Amino acid sequence: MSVNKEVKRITTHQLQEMKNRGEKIAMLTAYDYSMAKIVDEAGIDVILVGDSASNVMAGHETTLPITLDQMIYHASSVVRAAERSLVVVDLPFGSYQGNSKEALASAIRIMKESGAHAVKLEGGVEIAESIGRILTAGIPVMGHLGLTPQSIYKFGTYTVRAKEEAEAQKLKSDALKLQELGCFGVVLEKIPATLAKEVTDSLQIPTIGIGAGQHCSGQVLVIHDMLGLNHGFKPRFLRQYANLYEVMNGAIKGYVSDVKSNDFPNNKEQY
Ligand SMILES: Nc1nc(=O)c2c([nH]1)NC[C@@H]1CN(c3ccc(C(=O)N[C@@H](CCC(=O)O)C(=O)O)cc3)CN21
Ligand SMILES: CC(C)C(=O)C(=O)O
Ligand SMILES: [Mg+2]
Repeated sequence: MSVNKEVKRITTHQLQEMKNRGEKIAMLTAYDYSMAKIVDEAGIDVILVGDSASNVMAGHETTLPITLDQMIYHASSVVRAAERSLVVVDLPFGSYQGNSKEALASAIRIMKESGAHAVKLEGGVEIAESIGRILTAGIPVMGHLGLTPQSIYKFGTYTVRAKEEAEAQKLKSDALKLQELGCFGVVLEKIPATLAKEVTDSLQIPTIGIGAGQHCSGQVLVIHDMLGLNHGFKPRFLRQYANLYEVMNGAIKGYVSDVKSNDFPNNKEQY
């Protein structure tokens, strides 16, 4: 393992200080060593090893199929690359909903086998006992409210959440519960910006938004989406910072063409 003594890793306490002084927190996903190295060196605060790996790495339609072993494989690769960023790992579907002992066992496996720094779980009061038990073991926990993709079949759509008053009230009380339990932050996914502002103002801990507007304490996106690698995925909340699909498609077409035409390799590219 390479440890750069010059670089100090971001801590959960620093994320709290960032919210306190009004500095926004920048978070992105990564699932492998090479990508995580680029993300870390570009100065991201938090790397999320999201269960969205199920979609973008494995090609599944939902996040449900990815396993704890697979999440640990992705997380361990990311941890080897991350020198400055805090690495947070999603507990996958089925690894924590059963009971709080199973939740703790899953969180411990992630910490022990990947070397990550924190875990993230989807849900509010329903999983309070599990979150409490994981926190008691000294493992930092990030919450996740609003659109919770592991419950997609309960809702049936990926539409914006908590537009109705009852659901908004539930989300607000869930957010307070997560803070009370000791979570160091909470992801707010696809909820109205006004509600996200209310939650962010009422909480001391930072909120990280995805499709939750400009008032959150920070933002998160899936790296493949923001780099334009996830061809055709363009929800309203996504800003695309590059079109790597076009860049890579062009490069590969050039290679195919050069091989076919016998241009590659040339005299200088052989022994
Ligand atoms: N590649 C990727 N990016 C993500 O942001 C992401 C994942 N995967 N997997 C896990 C969850 C699922 N999320 C999603 C999934 C779908 C939409 C989506 O399709 N939104 C469309 C249509 C929604 C609808 O109205 O039905 C949109 O226009 O926002 C948004 C977020 C966010 N997460
Ligand atoms: C979209 C983010 C918040 C996530 O949970 C994931 O990438 O799995
Ligand atoms: Mg996730």
